[in-house]
Amino acid sequence: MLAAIVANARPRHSEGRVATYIPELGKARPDALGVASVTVEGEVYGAGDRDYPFSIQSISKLISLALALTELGEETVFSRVGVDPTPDPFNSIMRLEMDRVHRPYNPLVNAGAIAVISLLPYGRSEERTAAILDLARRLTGNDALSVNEEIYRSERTTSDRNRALAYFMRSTDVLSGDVEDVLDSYFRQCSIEANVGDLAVMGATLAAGGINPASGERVLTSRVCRVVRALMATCGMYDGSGEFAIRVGIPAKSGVGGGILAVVPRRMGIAVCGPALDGKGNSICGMQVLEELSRELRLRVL
Ligand SMILES: NC(=O)CC[C@H](N)C(=O)O
Repeated sequence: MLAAIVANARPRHSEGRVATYIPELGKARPDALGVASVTVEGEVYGAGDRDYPFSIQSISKLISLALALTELGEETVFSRVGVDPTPDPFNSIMRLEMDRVHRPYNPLVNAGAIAVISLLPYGRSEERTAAILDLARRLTGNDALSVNEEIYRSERTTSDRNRALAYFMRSTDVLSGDVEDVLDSYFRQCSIEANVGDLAVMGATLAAGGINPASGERVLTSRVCRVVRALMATCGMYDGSGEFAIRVGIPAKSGVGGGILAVVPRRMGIAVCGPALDGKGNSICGMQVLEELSRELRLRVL
């Protein structure tokens, strides 16, 4: 069934475009499409380009958010970033200035994610990145997970937008400290490379309330998982979150590398990757696969 869903969705890649504003992402194969799911009992399924490596991009925002919630608690994190959806694109600058206290709307837009990273209680970027990578490895059960250096360098040299957001936030005291150092951690986490199998384990861990079904380790508290899943459901697909909730009905987080991580609470994690994106930065084929899978397996929870 999974293979048929992938075959059915793959031709739709022609409706979208691979991201090129980070030049290295332009090298992705537009017609690549893979899906994997891991149940909370640890059963693994998959089809299509399961081994296709891609940078997790904004899916990494879930990892640094979970780390911040674990280390600092909800009160501290959400005094700095909001928890509400926004109708603006993920890298929008406008509302940051318009908001009375210049607080990012939520931790899953770029401004919010950068603000969350600046809160992490570690020294420099190297230490912060090591903590993020360590959590990423425990969530996916893949000890070899690492940063793709070409993508990292490509983003670092072309990220005027994110720099503008970060410097603006420092001017309004939303972000403190060394802006370039905070951005360095952000670029590195976005450049973590994975395949759909890795991310499906992470999804299963979030679905299981924090216990990784592959390793058996308790990685997060169930409360942190609940907060992360709620934000995925309301803000995870950016300004496409409402439409995705209607079409698919599962908490999910997308990235401009083409990945989408979906979490069916108490049942499974599902990861898809298809680098052709719609205008909102969400994978066209990935959304199609999740829609069909949700319908076939009655996965809808929203
Ligand atoms: N939506 C995304 O995946 C955006 C992440 C990307 N690294 C950026 O900052 O623009």
